[in-house]
Order: sequence, then C-alpha cells, then structure tokens
Amino acid sequence: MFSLMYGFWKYMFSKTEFHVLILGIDKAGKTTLLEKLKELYLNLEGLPPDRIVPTVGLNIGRIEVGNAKLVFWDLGGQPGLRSIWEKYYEEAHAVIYVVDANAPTRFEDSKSALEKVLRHHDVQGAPLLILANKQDLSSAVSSEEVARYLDLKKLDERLYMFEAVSGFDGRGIKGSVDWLVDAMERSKRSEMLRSRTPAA
Ligand SMILES: Nc1nc2c(ncn2[C@@H]2O[C@H](COP(=O)(O)OP(=O)(O)OP(=O)(O)O)[C@@H](O)[C@H]2O)c(=O)[nH]1
Ligand SMILES: [Mg+2]
Repeated sequence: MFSLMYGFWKYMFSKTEFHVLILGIDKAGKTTLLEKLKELYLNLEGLPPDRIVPTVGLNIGRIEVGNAKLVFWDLGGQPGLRSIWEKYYEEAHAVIYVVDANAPTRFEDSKSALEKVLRHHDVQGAPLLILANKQDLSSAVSSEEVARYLDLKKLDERLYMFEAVSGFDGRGIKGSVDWLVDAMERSKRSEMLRSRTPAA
C-alpha cells in the first residue's frame, strides 16, 4: 500500500528531467546563451559576455520550467572538438542548435555540422530547436532566412522549430524554451529514454 501511495505521489509531484544538448559551430553563442538562460530562469547574474571564453570541456546549466527540470549540456564547437558531441547523443532528449545569424560566411560550415548531427543514429527523433542567434545586431538575418539557407532535408518526423533569439538581450529565449519543453514532453524519444531508465 505504501509503495502504491509513494508511486502515486511521485507520479503527481516529481518533475521530469530532460537533457538538452546545446550544439553549433564555434562562436555561434552557445555559452552566452546558457548564461542568459541561467539569468532568465534562476534570477542569477550570468557570466558577463566579456568573461566567456571558447568552450573546451562541458558547461552544465540546470533550470526548472513548470513540471520539467532541464539540464543543459553546452559543448565546444571548434572543428577539433565536434567529434565529442556524439558522446552525448544517446542521453539527450533534445538538441538546441545555435547559428550565428550575423555570420553568413559561416552558414555553410554550420549547415554541414548540423547535417552530420541529424544523420547520427543515436540522436534520432530528438526534437530540434534551431536558434538564429545575435538578433540584437542589425545585420543579423531572420530565422526564416537561416531556415532557407540551411534547407534541411531528412527531418523525417522530427519535431523542429526555428526561432530568432539574442543571447545578449534575451529576446526569443523564453518562447523557444516553452516550445522545447512541450516538444520533449510529447516526443516518442522521451518515452523511449524513460523506458530505458530503471524506476527508482
Ligand atoms: N552581439 C551578440 N554577440 C554574441 C551573442 N551571443 C554571443 N555573442 C558573442 O559571440 C562570441 C562567441 O560567443 P560564445 O558564447 O563564446 O560562443 P560559443 O558558441 O559558446 O563558442 P565555442 O565555445 O567556441 O563553441 C563572443 O564574442 C560573444 O560575446 C549575441 O546574442 N549577440
Ligand atoms: Mg562555448
């Protein structure tokens, strides 16, 4: 009886944890975005942008949104570090892919790195949020233009969305996170990952 009640209590009140990988080529603005997320959701002063250095290891951030606990994994995007990304695919519920919308000369690199992610079996079906970042700059292109440029094929039945954001002024971030939480809550991949986790 106790375990039944405990199970019900856990079902009602425990929060689901989701792992979100933040990917994108170097200088796209991933770590700046992570710091902004902490500021927006934890009311913490994030690291100021001029203190953020290129990522070599892994940065982790945790926030709570409604009934969900999100754990963000921010990895380095320099070419020599991209081979590390795939080590995190298997455990990821979703992927945020950050694009520097102010750097059209790097769109090609960004597109091919993303295509490689999407081809990988271990991240199959993970909802994908593509952020056209740096919208605080007047020369940044729109999310529609980034979408046109990336011209993603083979999205199959993956849930995805493009959004215009800025890791500096925070625009677009909360709406994107709301979409992501909803997508993870209804994705088949989350169901699959849940079924692999032994009940505590
Ligand atoms: N104007 C503007 N600059 C940004 C924004 N986000 C990041 N930057 C700048 O872009 C540069 C790279 O930012 P990072 O957050 O370190 O980029 P990253 O994607 O984490 O880079 P790696 O760790 O090397 O993969 C820095 O000079 C940031 O200040 C933004 O929203 N607007
Ligand atoms: Mg970084």
